[in-house]
Amino acid sequence: MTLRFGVVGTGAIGREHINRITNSLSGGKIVAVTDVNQDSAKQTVEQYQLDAVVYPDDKTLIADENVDVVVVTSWGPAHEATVLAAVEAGKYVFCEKPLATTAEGCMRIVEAEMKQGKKLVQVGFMRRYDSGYVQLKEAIDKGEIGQPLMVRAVHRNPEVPESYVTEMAVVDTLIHEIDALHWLVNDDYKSVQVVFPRKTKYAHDKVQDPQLFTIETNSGIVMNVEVFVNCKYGYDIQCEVIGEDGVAYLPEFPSVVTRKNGKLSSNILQDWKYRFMESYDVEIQDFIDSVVKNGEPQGPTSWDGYIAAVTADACVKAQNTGEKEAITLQEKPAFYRKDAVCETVN
Ligand SMILES: NC(=O)C1=CN([C@@H]2O[C@H](COP(=O)(O)OP(=O)(O)OC[C@H]3O[C@@H](n4cnc5c(N)ncnc54)[C@H](O)[C@@H]3O)[C@@H](O)[C@H]2O)C=CC1
Ligand SMILES: O=C1[C@@H](O)[C@H](O)[C@@H](O)[C@H](O)[C@H]1O
Repeated sequence: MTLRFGVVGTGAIGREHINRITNSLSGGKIVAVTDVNQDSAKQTVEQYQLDAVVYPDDKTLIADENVDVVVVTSWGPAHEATVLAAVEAGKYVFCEKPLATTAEGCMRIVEAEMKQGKKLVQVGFMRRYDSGYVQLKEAIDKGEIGQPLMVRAVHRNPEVPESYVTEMAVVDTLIHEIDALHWLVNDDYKSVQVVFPRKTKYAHDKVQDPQLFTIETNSGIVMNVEVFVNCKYGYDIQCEVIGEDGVAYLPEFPSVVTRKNGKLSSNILQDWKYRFMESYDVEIQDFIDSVVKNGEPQGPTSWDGYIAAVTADACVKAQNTGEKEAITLQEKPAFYRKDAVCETVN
């Protein structure tokens, strides 16, 4: 069976996903595209020589009965409306982060999905598919470092455009750690506090950079996460989990090490695209395979999108107040518990 994909948003990552579904992965085909910039949608069809219809908007694309899966790669604020419409039409959805820009928006999606009686949505939190994070999680789950006590994580980008403002350090950048870290240690978040160190001279007026987030979990694990988006030297993702019996590190992205002219050196990546290239492939192949085999995706759910949104809201509040802010989640519905037998909720 080949899953037929319709893509909403043919910008940077939309095209990346179109390329991988068309040229690298198996079991999927692009049959429809749309973008508010119709020229972009048409150029994409030409660029990848797709046999796909260009629709004027998401509604008409979703209504196409040849579309099994809607890929949402438009701008964050547009995600909720498209995901809701697709879910209400009973279509599968692969949505890039964020699922919606508010916790209420994510909850509307959660409720719409539960009404359909089966999981339809996967959120593009690709770190859960990165082999380094998978190994780190395995080490923690096997008890190799004992109970986790602390986490130190770093998310550095070489630079950001002027459109990137202080809040985006949370909703655009930290959001990946927000998803990955609670998954890594199997815990929920309790509170967050933010500190702004001295601002780098390379940051634009509207962004406070760097930022330090201290996030506490229900069991008392303290996570210190640095976001530094004008670090200049490269794209650098680090994660260290300190446990009662030892410390586990996220492996460095592999790069040849040279010894030359009195120096030991290796390269640092310059762009996020290359760091997670393989994880994007693995996540979307897993999405295709699980929908085909089990009738539902098995990756990060709408509930994970909701957790990320609630946590992001608290982080943004903490940026503004300087205080420790509570992270309060609603109770997880049985529908989203792995071991639950999913029943239709009407
Ligand atoms: N998982 C990851 O590592 C990454 C995820 N993203 C997420 O993917 C999404 C897209 O990001 P980029 O591709 O970098 O942005 P982009 O700006 O390159 O592309 C977005 C495209 O969506 C189109 N668009 C906006 N609103 C629309 C609507 N209502 N209907 C149809 N098309 C619409 C725009 O015209 C544009 O072509 C964002 O939510 C971003 O946070 C982006 C980069 C990496
Ligand atoms: O998702 C991403 C971008 O949208 C974001 O702007 C970057 O900071 C992240 O490193 C990247 O993974």
